[in-house]
Amino acid sequence: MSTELQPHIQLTSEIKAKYALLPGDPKRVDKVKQHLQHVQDLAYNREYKSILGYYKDIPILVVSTGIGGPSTGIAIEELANIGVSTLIRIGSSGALQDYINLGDLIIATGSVRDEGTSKAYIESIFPAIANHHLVAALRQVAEIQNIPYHMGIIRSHDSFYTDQEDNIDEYWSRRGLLGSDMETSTLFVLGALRGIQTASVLNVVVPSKGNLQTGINNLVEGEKLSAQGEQNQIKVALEAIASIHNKSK
Ligand SMILES: O=P(O)(O)O[C@H]1O[C@H](CO)[C@@H](O)[C@H]1O
Ligand SMILES: O=c1cc[nH]c(=O)[nH]1
Repeated sequence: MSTELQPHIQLTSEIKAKYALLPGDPKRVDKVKQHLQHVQDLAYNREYKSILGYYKDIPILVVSTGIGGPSTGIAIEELANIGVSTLIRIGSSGALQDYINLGDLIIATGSVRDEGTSKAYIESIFPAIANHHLVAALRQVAEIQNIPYHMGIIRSHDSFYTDQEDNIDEYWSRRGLLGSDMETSTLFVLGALRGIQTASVLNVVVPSKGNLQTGINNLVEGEKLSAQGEQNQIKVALEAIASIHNKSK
């Protein structure tokens, strides 16, 4: 473990937290505050905003990764350097299946590595899979709290606006993928290579093309569902950490 100040996240091992939640959006860091006690603002450098707080007396770091693999990869490496050993992404996602609604959670069991960062580390035959203990804990919390969720494979990608996005979504939807984001596969692969436990719980903020919700609900209703999903993903991730932590004692 390094005691040095990490150049991008601007944190040191003084923090002494084993667990971290990783939203992409720095604004989501603040949404976690109300779920924690004794919250301290730590740093805000580039896309990396961080706080430390306590959930059921367990120290929890929350650090935003920014958008995409490269900035996420840097966050993972620097968090590993300061001794963080469990990382749960709390991200947002587009749905790839019509039965998945706005605000539903997707617990990713694996992710298609359609991004460049993890390939800079290791060839694409290496799988991007979540830690099964964390997946089981996330699932159990969602079940107990009656939170709508789906579990399965997603796709992590590097582009948003190419001329092929609709075709690509259609291709992966037909193969049963649940949703898409831009960071999960980098997290899973780098976590495996660095000996860190990782998981990703995503809030659906964009419905799939054929989902009637787009027509039925107005924008305000959609935003309400996504905001509820964001609260739900935070609750599920924190409770899963508490469950893992108690089992490890
Ligand atoms: O809301 P976050 O966690 O950033 O996640 C999703 O939103 C961003 C794209 O709008 C990408 O980072 C994607 O993965
Ligand atoms: O469709 C979406 C929505 C959020 N994030 C993504 O990566 N894709």
